[in-house]
Parts: sequence; C-alpha cells; structure tokens
Amino acid sequence: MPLKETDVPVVPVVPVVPVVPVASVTPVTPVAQVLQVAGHGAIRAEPADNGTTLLKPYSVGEFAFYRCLFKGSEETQGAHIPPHIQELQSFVPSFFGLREEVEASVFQANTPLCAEHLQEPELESQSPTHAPKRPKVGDSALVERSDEIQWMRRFERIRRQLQELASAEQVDFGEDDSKHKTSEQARPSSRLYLCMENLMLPFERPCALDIKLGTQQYEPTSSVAKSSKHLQKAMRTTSASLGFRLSGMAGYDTHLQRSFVRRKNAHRSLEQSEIVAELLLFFHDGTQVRVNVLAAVVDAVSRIYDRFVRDQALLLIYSGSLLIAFDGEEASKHDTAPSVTVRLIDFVHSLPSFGQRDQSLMFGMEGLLKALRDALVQADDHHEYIARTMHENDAEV
Ligand SMILES: O=P(O)(O)O[C@@H]1[C@@H](OP(=O)(O)O)[C@H](OP(=O)(O)O)[C@H](O)[C@H](OP(=O)(O)O)[C@H]1OP(=O)(O)O
Ligand SMILES: Nc1ncnc2c1ncn2[C@@H]1O[C@H](COP(=O)(O)OP(=O)(O)O)[C@@H](O)[C@H]1O
Repeated sequence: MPLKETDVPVVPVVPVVPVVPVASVTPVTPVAQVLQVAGHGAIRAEPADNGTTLLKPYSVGEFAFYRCLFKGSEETQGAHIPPHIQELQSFVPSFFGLREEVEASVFQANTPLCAEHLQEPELESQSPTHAPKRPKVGDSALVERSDEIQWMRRFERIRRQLQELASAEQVDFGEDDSKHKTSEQARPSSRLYLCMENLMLPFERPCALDIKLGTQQYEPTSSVAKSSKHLQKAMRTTSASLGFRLSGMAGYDTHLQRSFVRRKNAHRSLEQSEIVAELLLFFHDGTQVRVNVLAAVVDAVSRIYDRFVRDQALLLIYSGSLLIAFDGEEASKHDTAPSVTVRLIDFVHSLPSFGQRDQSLMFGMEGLLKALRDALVQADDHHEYIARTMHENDAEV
C-alpha cells in the first residue's frame, strides 16, 4: 500500500542547473577522488567542491530519468509526483544537474547547447487525446493512477526529445561511448556530465560493492546482437539463476590496513554456490565479518524492496545496480550503530513501464535479500574461502 505523503522522508530537490561551460576554469588542487568499483564510464569527482559532486558521463536515458525524478518546480506546476517515485527519491543519489566541459582550444562562447534545448513541454500543451482528465477529488486511487500515467508520459516525452536532439546532431552530447568510437573525428570537443551526490563522501575508508540487478540487462528495443550478448552473459553469470550478479567491490582489511578489490570481470565468473561467501568477504574486516554492518544493509535493502520495488509499475530498470557502501575505518567500533549507504544507481537503461511490473528487478531484489540473509546466518562460516580470496588481487589495489 502506498505510504502517506507525511511518511516520505524529505530529500533535497535540487533544480536542474543551467549548463555551464567550464573551459576557462583552472582546476583546483588536490583533485578529489572517487571510488569506482564497476561501470565502463570514467566517473570522477568535481574538484571544485572537495568531491561532494560526482560527475558521470552523460546519457540520454539517465538524464531523462533524473530530470523526471527530481524536479523542483513540480508542485508549482500542479503536477504530482506519484508516491512510488517520491519513495524512489530517497533511494538514489541526489541529482544536481548538468555540466558541460569544453576543450579550451575549441570552446566558443556561442556553445550550441543551452538549457532551453532541454525544456520540458508543458503537460497542457498535449493534445486532448494524450492528456488524461484528472479524476474528481475523493477518488484517491484514480487520482494516484492519473498522476502515475502523467509521470510516465512525461518521462517518455523527455527521453524522446533528448534522443531527437542528440540524433539531430545539433549538439554533440559526448556520450561516454569511447569503447565504441571508430575514428578520431568522432571525438567530441565538449563533454556533458551528470552531476550527482558522491555517495562515498561520508566515508573515511569507503568500502563499496556494486550489484547488477535483474535477469535482463538490455532494453526491449535493443538490437539482436546486443540482446543476445546480454542474454548469454546473464546465462553465464548468476544474473539468470539468482536475478543479480556481483559486479565489482572494494573492501578493507583493518588488520593489514589495506584494501582488497575484485573487478567486475572476476565477479562474473562466480558460481551460485560462492555468492554468500563472496558477500561475507565484502563485509569482512580482516579479523571478522562485520555482522552489524551486514544487518544494517539487510534492513536497508528490505526497505527499498518494500517501499519501491515490490509494488511499483512505473519503471523498468534494465542494467541498474545496487551500490552498498560503508566505512572500513569504523571496524573497531563494532558495538556502535554503523552507518551504511545503500542506493539504486545507473539508470542509463530505465524506461517508463506503463503498468508492467518489473519482474526482472523484483526477482533480483528477492534473490539478493535471500543471499544477504543467508550470509547473516552463515557469518561464522566460509573462513577458508575468505582467507584464500581476500588478498588474491592485491596487485590491482
Ligand atoms: O562490453 P561489456 O561486456 O563490458 O558490457 C557492458 C556492460 O558491462 P557488464 O555487463 O557490467 O560487464 C555495461 O554495464 P556496466 O556499465 O558495467 O554496468 C553496459 O551494460 C554496457 O552497455 P551500454 O554501453 O551501457 O549500452 C555493456 O556494453 P555492450 O557490450 O552491451 O555495448
Ligand atoms: N553517486 C555515486 N556515488 C559514488 N560512487 C558512485 C556513484 N555512482 C556510481 N558510482 C561508482 O561508479 C561505478 C559505476 O557506476 P554506474 O552508474 O553503474 O556507471 P556505468 O553506467 O558506467 O555502469 C559504481 O559501481 C560506483 O563504484
């Protein structure tokens, strides 16, 4: 059942900032670092604000998603954000807007991208056939449904507009597709970044685990080549069997005072039977499993499942991840309540669902919750696995 508005945690809604070329800005030193345990884009921290902001290469899908999720002027426009989307706001990083970086040598004051290219059309401007009538006050279920439909239509429209804008080649968005580039010519003279909350900021010694959720990692409209590649990858990993796969992590051994890492390629080869042991490895501090951290993570994942994933039929999240983080330095304070961060991230391939439940995501979150709960029960086991694997990739740290 959807929660009342008063139950929804208040999160800062940050309006999308205008695109600001930063060609002439001298980088501030030292450059703030981020911890990136997975992904294929070059994520980095904004040096000018001590790493509060994380810069992720632009993609149409993810910008459209965040733009529809956090919109400061929503209430004033009279459009309501559906309860499940309000819930989702507190389960993702805060979003601060776009940043454009232009190579100094090619920067022109008259940069082709400006905020007005990305304006959302007013709902009122829709044709009557597309604008659902708002139900009469009193029928709360219908009102909610109508808000959901409007929200999904807005999301679809913004995605389409951004795609058209990109393909019209008015603007070189500089999507991070460097691995797909074929020629020097394709290199953009400017790059766009999404600015979002750096979730690692609160931690002195961040430990992070990226878990790719869902059985399906490709959008339904993907090419046959792309979908069959992802299908095969799902079959070769635990994505198909458990609904999720571990996709890179960094932990911390307080005993040896050094980090340990596992790259996503290594995680891909894990067997189903090794998942619980690998989860315990992540929560291990070199001496013991930090059970209180694991328990806090189980609570946080259940909350995301109960309040968003289980009942929502607004979004299909393909290839999204759950990012779990905690502080490796807190290990000595075993009896204090640990601070953990658990967020859904990576919405590059998220689509409006128009009433279809995200079975792939639900199955994945259920499988992950079961594995985490099994890990809690088996916290004193798997010593041999942990001792053998903890530092096997130390050369990569
Ligand atoms: O190339 P790969 O095998 O690393 O696959 C990429 C994925 O890596 P992963 O499944 O995590 O190992 C990758 O996932 P991550 O970014 O690592 O989460 C994407 O799904 C990527 O597709 P796209 O460029 O976003 O359309 C995927 O790229 P495509 O090969 O589908 O273009
Ligand atoms: N908001 C964030 N705060 C801190 N780290 C993040 C954040 N978003 C992503 N990361 C780091 O970057 C990695 C890749 O992020 P992701 O959004 O999945 O990128 P990609 O689209 O390239 O797969 C994550 O595994 C995590 O380590």
